[in-house]
Amino acid sequence: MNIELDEYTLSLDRVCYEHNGQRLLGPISLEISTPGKTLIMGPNGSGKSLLMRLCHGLLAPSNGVVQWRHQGRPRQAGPHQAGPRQAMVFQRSVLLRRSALANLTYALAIQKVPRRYRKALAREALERFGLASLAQRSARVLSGGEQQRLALARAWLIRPEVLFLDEPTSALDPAAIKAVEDAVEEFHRNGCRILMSTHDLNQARRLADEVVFLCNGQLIEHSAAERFFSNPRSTKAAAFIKGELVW
Ligand SMILES: Nc1ncnc2c1ncn2[C@@H]1O[C@H](COP(=O)(O)OP(=O)(O)OP(=O)(O)O)[C@@H](O)[C@H]1O
Repeated sequence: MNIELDEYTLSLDRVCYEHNGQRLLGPISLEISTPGKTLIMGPNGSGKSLLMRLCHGLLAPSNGVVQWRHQGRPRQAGPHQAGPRQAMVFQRSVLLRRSALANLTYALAIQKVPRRYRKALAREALERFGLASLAQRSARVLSGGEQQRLALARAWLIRPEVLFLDEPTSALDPAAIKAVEDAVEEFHRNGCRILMSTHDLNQARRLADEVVFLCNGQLIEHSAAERFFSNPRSTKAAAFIKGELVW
C-alpha cells in the first residue's frame, strides 16, 4: 500500500446526482487531499451514501466530474479504472454462501492471484482480523460484527490505497464497533486513505482527521476535525454536534 498517496487528490467539481428528475445530491465541489481519515457526517438521508458511491465510481454523476488527480494530473475515479486501488465496505456486506475462508480465496481468484498462493493469503487475512478460528464457518451464519470483519479482511486482500466505508458499524454492538474501528486504524497505519460515513458523533470524534458534513444533499462544511468539533462554521453543524435534531 501507500504509493505516493500524499500526491493523490480526490476532486469533485460541481457534482450532482438526480433520480427521476429529482436532485438528491449537489451541486458539490470538494477536494480531499489529506492522507488521513475523512469522516462523512450528516443526518439520515443527507446524501452520505450517495456521495461515497459517486466517489468510489459505483454511481455516475448526473452532472459534474469526479476524478482523482495525481501530481496535478487528472485520472478517472472508480474501482476498476486508473487511480489509487480502491475497496468499499458497506453497512451490510454481501458475502457468498460459503465458508469465511472460501469467501476470501474467491476474492483472490477474481483478482487472478495464482491458486497456490490463495489459501495462505486468505488465512493470513483471517488471522489479522481475528477470524482464524472461524475459517470454515459459513459466512452467512457469522454474527454482524464477524461479517464486517470478514468484509474488511476481503478488502485487505486488494491492498487498497483508498478504503471507503459506508456506515460500517451502524448495526453493531460496542465490542464489534471497537473491532471495526481497530481494523480501520490498521488500514490507515498501513498507508491506506480512509473515507468513512457515519452519523455517530462519538465515532467521528475518535477517528476523524477531517470532516465532510452534509445536510439535505448539500455540502455544509469541510473542515479539520478539531475545528469542526470545537468551532463549526455553520449553525446546522453546530446543532448536529450538540445532538439537536437537524434535517
Ligand atoms: N437509488 C435511489 N433512488 C432514489 N432515491 C435514492 C436512491 N438512493 C438514495 N436516494 C435518496 O437520496 C437521499 C440520500 O440518500 P443517502 O442514502 O445517500 O443518505 P444517507 O445520508 O446515507 O442516509 P442514512 O444515514 O440514512 O444512511 C435520500 O432521500 C434517499 O431516499
